Amino acid sequence: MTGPSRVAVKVVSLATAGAFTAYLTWPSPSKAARTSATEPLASTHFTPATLASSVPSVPHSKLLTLTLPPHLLPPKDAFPRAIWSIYVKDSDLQIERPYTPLEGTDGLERGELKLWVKRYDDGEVSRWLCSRPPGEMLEIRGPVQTWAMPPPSDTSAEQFDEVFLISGGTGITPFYQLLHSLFSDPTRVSGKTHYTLIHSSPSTSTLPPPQLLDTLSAWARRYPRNLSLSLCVDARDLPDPPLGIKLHEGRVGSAVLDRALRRRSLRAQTDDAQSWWARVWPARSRPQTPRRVLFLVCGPDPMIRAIAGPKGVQTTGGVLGQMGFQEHQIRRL
Ligand SMILES: Cc1cc2nc3c(=O)[nH]c(=O)nc-3n(C[C@H](O)[C@H](O)[C@H](O)COP(=O)(O)OP(=O)(O)OC[C@H]3O[C@@H](n4cnc5c(N)ncnc54)[C@H](O)[C@@H]3O)c2cc1C
Repeated sequence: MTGPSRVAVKVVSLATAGAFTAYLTWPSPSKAARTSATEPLASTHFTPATLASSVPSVPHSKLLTLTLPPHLLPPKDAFPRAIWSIYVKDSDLQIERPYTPLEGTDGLERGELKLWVKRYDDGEVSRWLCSRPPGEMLEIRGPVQTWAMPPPSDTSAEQFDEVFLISGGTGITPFYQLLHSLFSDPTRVSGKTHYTLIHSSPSTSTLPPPQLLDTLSAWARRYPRNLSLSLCVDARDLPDPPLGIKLHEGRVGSAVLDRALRRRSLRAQTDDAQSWWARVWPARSRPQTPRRVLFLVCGPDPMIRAIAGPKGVQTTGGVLGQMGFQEHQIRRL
């Protein structure tokens, strides 16, 4: 490389690094929110919470428990019937990231927020958060709503017959929270909607911790009419965990989704992407099923793209697009 082009590369690299640092550290109004140790938890200000425990979980992740004293708990109905997260502030860099309390409002009512946090080696807040010792005070604010579930009594078109939750990695946390709100209390289990959780992890050793999978598996056994589970791993590096959940090898793609849809009778046996039938009558022109189906997809961007098309685009792509599902049936979290 010649002298001037080397200088140009250096200038561009420095400018990029500067812009990225500014993005991480620039005080936005939310990061600059005040801290109050007397007002209940809300999204408008930070509340001090105690890191009660920090337990190493599956590789590169921790299970954290934050606790709040009773006088900082929000009123019972203050939190939405929705998937929600809280922002945790990295007090060194003064930046915040959202994390999803696994037991949602139920946990909060006990003053407890349990988090499963993946540590990215080059990640600012996740690395900081996973390094905090138990007993330390952390600042949190929330709730921040990710997706709102229509109430069970809602008989409008918004109520769904089949909800497919498709997650990758820590993308399972919002779905665990949703399922916890539905299945942890038998009085809340409604006969109307069936949920299918399809989760994928890179390997058997990086599957979500047993604390999550065992609970999900117990709910699926107890409520087979309302909940099914399917786990996928790209590669098996450990013996399959004894969960009672079938483990498939391979990515979540057309084969896995097709199998899940057939199980719920949403695709006929002949309706196979590879069949001569699919070739002469493309999915988009086939009549839509009258059952109300919703797909929530949460995980790394490449996974979301492969399943439903990219975030922020109004046309359904990916496997679901090829199968003929439409934008109003899909939410990318
Ligand atoms: C609504 C919501 C809820 C969330 N809940 C949880 C949760 O319960 N548990 C949890 O562990 N995380 C959760 N996250 C992700 C979390 O907010 C952070 O994005 C993550 O911890 C990385 O932040 P960081 O500051 O460590 O990394 P950054 O410094 O922001 O990024 C560093 C590196 O990590 C990569 N990276 C960042 N985020 C991701 C990601 N999600 N997938 C793949 N690569 C990524 C970046 O590409 C980059 O290379 C949630 C995100 C959202 C939007």
